[in-house]
Amino acid sequence: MEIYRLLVINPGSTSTKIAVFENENTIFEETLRHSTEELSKYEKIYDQYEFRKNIIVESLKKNGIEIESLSAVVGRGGMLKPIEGGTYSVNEKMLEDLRIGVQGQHASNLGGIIAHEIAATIGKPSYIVDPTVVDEMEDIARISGMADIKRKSVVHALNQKAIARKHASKQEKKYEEMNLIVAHLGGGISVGAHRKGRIIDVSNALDGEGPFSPERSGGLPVGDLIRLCYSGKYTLDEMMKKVKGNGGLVSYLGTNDAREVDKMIENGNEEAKLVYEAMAYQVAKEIGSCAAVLKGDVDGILITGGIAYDKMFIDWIKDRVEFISNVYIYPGEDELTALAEGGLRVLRGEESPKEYL
Ligand SMILES: Nc1ncnc2c1ncn2[C@@H]1O[C@H](COP(=O)(O)OP(=O)(O)O)[C@@H](O)[C@H]1O
Ligand SMILES: CCCC(=O)OP(=O)(O)O
Repeated sequence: MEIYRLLVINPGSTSTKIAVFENENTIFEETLRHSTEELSKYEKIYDQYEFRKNIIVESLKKNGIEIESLSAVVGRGGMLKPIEGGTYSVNEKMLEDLRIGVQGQHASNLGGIIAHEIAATIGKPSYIVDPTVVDEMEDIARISGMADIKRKSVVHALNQKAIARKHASKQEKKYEEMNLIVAHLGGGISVGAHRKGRIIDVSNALDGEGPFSPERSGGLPVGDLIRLCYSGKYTLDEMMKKVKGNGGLVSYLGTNDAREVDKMIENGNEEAKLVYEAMAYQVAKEIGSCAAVLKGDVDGILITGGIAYDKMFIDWIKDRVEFISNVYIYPGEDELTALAEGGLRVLRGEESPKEYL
């Protein structure tokens, strides 16, 4: 059997996760965490390109992984135009749209760009898999309530689908046969209603919908937001940063690290407890919304992402949603494996890579 060696790269809002796979086996994995201060130096996501690429290359060197030994590089796909799920070859059009961030600014925009840059130095292919803009929303979910504005699907698609498939397989069922609610709790939070293998509605993780998150505001009272925008106190860029980057836990407590918040609570900080519990409360409310989308026919509620390691936080959510369906916890994420599997399917010829147009 041919052995393929893949480098997979997952830039998130609070971390850059990388791994090297030999076929399905991980031979190296590292999570490089980034503090709010470290990232606040950079005005735009693209400005982080050199920083994130260099730490990846250094980490590979330090761990004795030769770039020349790779068969392909796979990156997490970012804020491209809305597209169907799958593995895509990185092409010029994609690179252009990732640099601009045609649907928004997020660290995942760097996944395809860095994958391409590293792969090109050794003449090997680069891919992205199930980007954050996978769009399976139903038309009814696209209506916002203001004719000028359309709701969009911005979701941790890679991990939500990987976890939903893993769960279905544990239940000896197919993902396509189940109705699931998946809450991904990372630097950003998305809660998706999965009906028979499709994410038919989701709280936009990036653009001010749904629960607040470690670094995002989530949905806000609209009137007050508009008045703040026109108060003359803030520029457009500053307002955007208040919603994404400096929102959520960062706004109230000055950190994007939930473990730091846990320490504050342990040390008796009542404000930290109130804010952190409010984040769980908002996640629970969004799960309730998804239950309505699925008309109460819910086979399970799956909670995943970094904060799913935190039992206190999970217990707060469970307390409010267990009446809907059983709650299953999948801490961390399966994104690196999902990226490798997407790349392997193409390298083995089981699937043709899709072309981004
Ligand atoms: N063991 C843990 N307990 C509580 N929170 C955690 C734990 N591990 C990670 N987190 C939190 O999860 C968040 C990041 O989630 P993750 O899914 O890794 O992020 P990203 O969105 O950057 O990929 C951070 O706030 C981090 O502090
Ligand atoms: C769905 C947008 C991507 C996102 O929010 O990812 P992070 O939580 O890794 O920042």
